[in-house]
Parts: sequence; C-alpha cells; structure tokens
Amino acid sequence: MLDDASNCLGVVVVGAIFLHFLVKFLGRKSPSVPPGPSGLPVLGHLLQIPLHYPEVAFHKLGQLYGDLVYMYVPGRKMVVVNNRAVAEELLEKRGANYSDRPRFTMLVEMMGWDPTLTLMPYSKRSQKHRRMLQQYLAHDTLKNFQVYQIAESKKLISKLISDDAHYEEHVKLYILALIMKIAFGHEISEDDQYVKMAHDVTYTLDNSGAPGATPPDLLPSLKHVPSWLPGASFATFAKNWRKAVRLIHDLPYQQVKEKHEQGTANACFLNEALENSSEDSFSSAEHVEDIKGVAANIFCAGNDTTFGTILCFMLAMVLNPEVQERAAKELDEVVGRDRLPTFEDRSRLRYVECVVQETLRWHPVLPLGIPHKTVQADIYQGYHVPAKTVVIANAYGMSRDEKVYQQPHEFRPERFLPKPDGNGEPYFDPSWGFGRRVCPGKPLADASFWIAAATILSTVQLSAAGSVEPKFVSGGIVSYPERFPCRVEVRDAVRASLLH
Ligand code: HEM
Repeated sequence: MLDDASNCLGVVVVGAIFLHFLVKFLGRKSPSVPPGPSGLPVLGHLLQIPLHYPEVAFHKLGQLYGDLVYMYVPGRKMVVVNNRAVAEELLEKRGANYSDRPRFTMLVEMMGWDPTLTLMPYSKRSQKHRRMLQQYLAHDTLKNFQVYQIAESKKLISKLISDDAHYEEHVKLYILALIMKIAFGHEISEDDQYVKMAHDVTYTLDNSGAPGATPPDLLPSLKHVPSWLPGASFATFAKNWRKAVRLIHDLPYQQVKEKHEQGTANACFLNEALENSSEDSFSSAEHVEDIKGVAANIFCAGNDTTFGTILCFMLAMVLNPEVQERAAKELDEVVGRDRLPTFEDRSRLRYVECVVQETLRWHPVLPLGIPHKTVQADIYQGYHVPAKTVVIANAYGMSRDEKVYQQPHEFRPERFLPKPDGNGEPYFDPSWGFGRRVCPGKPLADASFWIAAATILSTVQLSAAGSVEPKFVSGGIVSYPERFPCRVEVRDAVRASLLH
C-alpha cells in the first residue's frame, strides 16, 4: 500500500519536473532580429527604400526604430546601423565577423571589376590588396608627392580664377592629375589617352546602377540573360562598357612595365609593385591581376570621392561667407602674405582644420559607406543578426546625431574646438568607414583635400553667382553637390601672384 503510494508520488514528481522543463523549453523565446518597418510578402522592403537620398530615409527609420533597423529585400537580409558607437562595436570590435562584402554581380561578374579590393569578399586576397595599398600610401611615400600636390593645387586655383564657369571640370582635373601620377606615374595633358580612359571608366561607374541594388545583384541568375533580350539594358550596358574597365587595368600596367624594364619609369604605385615582385611571381596570373587591380582601384576609389569632397567644401564656403572669412584671417595670421600655405603649416591652422573636418561631417560623400556583410550569425543587445546579413553603416545618419552634434544640419566648424571656444564635439571619422575595411586611401585623400582647401582659402573668395539651392547627386554610391553658381574672385592679389 505504502509502496504503491510512493510509486505514485514518484511518477507525479518526475512528471512535474518533465512538464516544468517542457513548458520552459516551449516557452523559450529565440532572440528576434532588430526592429524595423513591416515589409511586403516576397518583395520585403524593396519599395520602401528610395532611389534618391536613401540615407535620409534610413535615418528617419533609425529615429523610429532605434540604432539598428532590420529590413530585407529579395535575396538579402539587411541591418542599417544609425549610431557610431554601435557601428564601432559591430564593425570594428567584432570585425572578424563583420568585414565581408555582399556579392556585386553587376560590377564584379558582369563588368570585370573583380580584382578590386573595395568590392572583394574579406579574404587572404583582400588582405594582400590592403597591405599593398597601405605600404604604398605610408607617410614617407606620400611626403614625396607633396610637391606635386602643392603644384597641382596652384594650377587648380589659377584655372578657377580665369574660368570659374567650369569650376567642376577644374576640380576633376586636379584630382585626376594627382591620381594618375600616384597610381600610374602618368602626367596628364588635357586631351590625352588617360583622360579619355578615366572619363569612360567614370561613366561606367556612374551609370551601371546603384552597386548591390541592380537587377543582377538582387537576382544573380540574370547575369546569364543575353544582351539582345528586350528589357535587359543592364546586360547591354555591361557588354558595351566591359572593355573600358579592362583598359584601365591593362594599359597603365603594360606601359609602366615596359618603362620599368628600361629603367625609365616614374615613381608610382605600379612601378613600386613591379619592383617588389620577384621574377617568379609574374608567372602567377593572379599576382599580375592583383597589381593591376590595386592600381585601378586607386583611381576608381579615389576619384569621385575626393572630387565630391572638394565640391562640398566649395558649396559650404559659398553658403557660409563668415566661415570663409574667419579661415582666411587665420591663414593671414599664421602663414603671412608673402607665401602660400604648405603642409608644415597644418598643425597651426586650427580653424582651417575644423573647416576641413566639418566638410567631411556636413555631407559625407559616401553617405552609406560601402556595405559590409556578416559571416556568421551574431547576437547584439539581445537581437539576432543572421549570418550573411548586409550591414549598412549610415554615415549620414551618424552625422545628424543630435546627441553628439548640436544643430547637425548647420555647417559650424567651431563645433570641434575645445570649450569655451567651441563645443568640443568629435571629428567625424565615420566618413572613412569602419574596422578592417576602413578607407586605406585616407592619408592621400586627406592631404589632397587639405592643400586644395588651404590654398583656395588663402588666395580667393568663393561666392554665389546667383541663387543657390543646395542639391546633391544621389542614387549611386557617391553623393556630392549638383552644379551651383559659383564665383571665384582673387582675395589677395599678392598671394594670388604666387600661384604662377
Ligand atoms: C575624401 C575622399 C574619400 C573618402 C571620403 C573615402 C571613404 C571611404 C569609405 C567610407 C570606404 C568604405 C569603408 C568601409 O567599408 O567601411 C572606403 C573604402 C575604400 N577606399 Fe576610400 N575614401 C576616399 C578616398 C580614397 C582614395 C583617394 C583612395 C585611394 C587609394 C581610396 C581607396 C579606398 C579603397 C581601396 C577602399 C576599399 C577598402 C576595403 O574594401 O577594404 N579612398 N573609402
């Protein structure tokens, strides 16, 4: 009797324990993806991502849903990061998992940009490309190019003074001259083969659709569609322009290699890479493609970005004459009137530095950076970030963070000055990206931008030649001011005479 009762009790206890664990197991909540707007079946959020100014839409979503916003489009899960500290935690501290890139079917597989670091998955090869670039753009090499940057910035301002109607073309040629010299050792003349080649490549980059969002990017099997099929304009475009992409890889390499063998090559990335390569390495087609790819990448990553940044600076000066005046005054005091600024003056030009840094914050030319991708699933603050999620760091959104930047839409260089002169706000590094994929061209871009800005401020005055409604080119990766009426007048005749 007693035995029966204790058996019965045992069954009840074991049953209760089993039930307890079963309820706990069934009730366990798996972490959910970060919050975000609800999407449509199949299409997801495809129709909610605007073609123009998507960074502004993402910023607004960030204000509604928080620092991480989850969205998806066919074939792609996406997380938009709107907060700098969160981006640093994920893309830098957890960089081993967050440094891959999405597949760029149109640019890489159809147009031939496959030896291009910017678009490469995180791999041994991408690390090799970064090493090659970083070694070349190290402090000492860049110092050798300063003379050239100074000479080209003088040429730029002379052209702006004599022909301000074409200011954009002059800025374009300034950057082109520097990049062609540094990457390929080539000195451009207005209508040479390299200028035409650069023009064609820029056209292909500007017109092949938003990278990562073209039809073949969303549905990779479309890359097999024949170019004659009605509606397959992307395939026709890729077929017609692939040659231009190939040319910028092959032509400079062949020419520098010939000169290198004769011992007559100018100092440049290509020549240095050839010098550092052993005889054996030339039998590896991949190594040769690596050299060509890094050289072409200097052009395609550095051209529009630096061009756009200088245009942003010019627009900001036109819209904020008091800033321009204060910076010019600082140049008068620090540099004097009998010479032009040089790189040695930089550390003493505190306000000019703030103007340069505020340009990078006010309008980041890569407002959404270049997308990263996770390798494995991750948990962040209780949220599930699935494997192979495309992670977009919204630099624009971070630049408008009111907790960090007071009146973030305004161009206020003094925000960076320590208190009480300013507000002690931090420089805006997200303009250069994050972690293991951070821009390796920063030292070059920064120096090319700084010397152009300092020379402009010390010699000329920029003003509006009509009414200015700031608008920005948007829809591709790079965003910069649309044409605005800009007048360029000599501010200081003594200094302007030093331009020649
Ligand atoms: C003002 C001018 C420039 C800005 C604002 C800029 C900004 C950026 C940003 C935001 C990224 C993406 C980083 C990330 O994925 O987290 C990037 C990548 C890159 N930039 Fe720049 N960049 C500029 C100029 C240059 C120049 C002159 C070069 C020439 C060497 C260059 C070479 C690259 C390369 C190769 C990458 C890809 C790095 C990788 O995928 O690992 N950039 N840049």
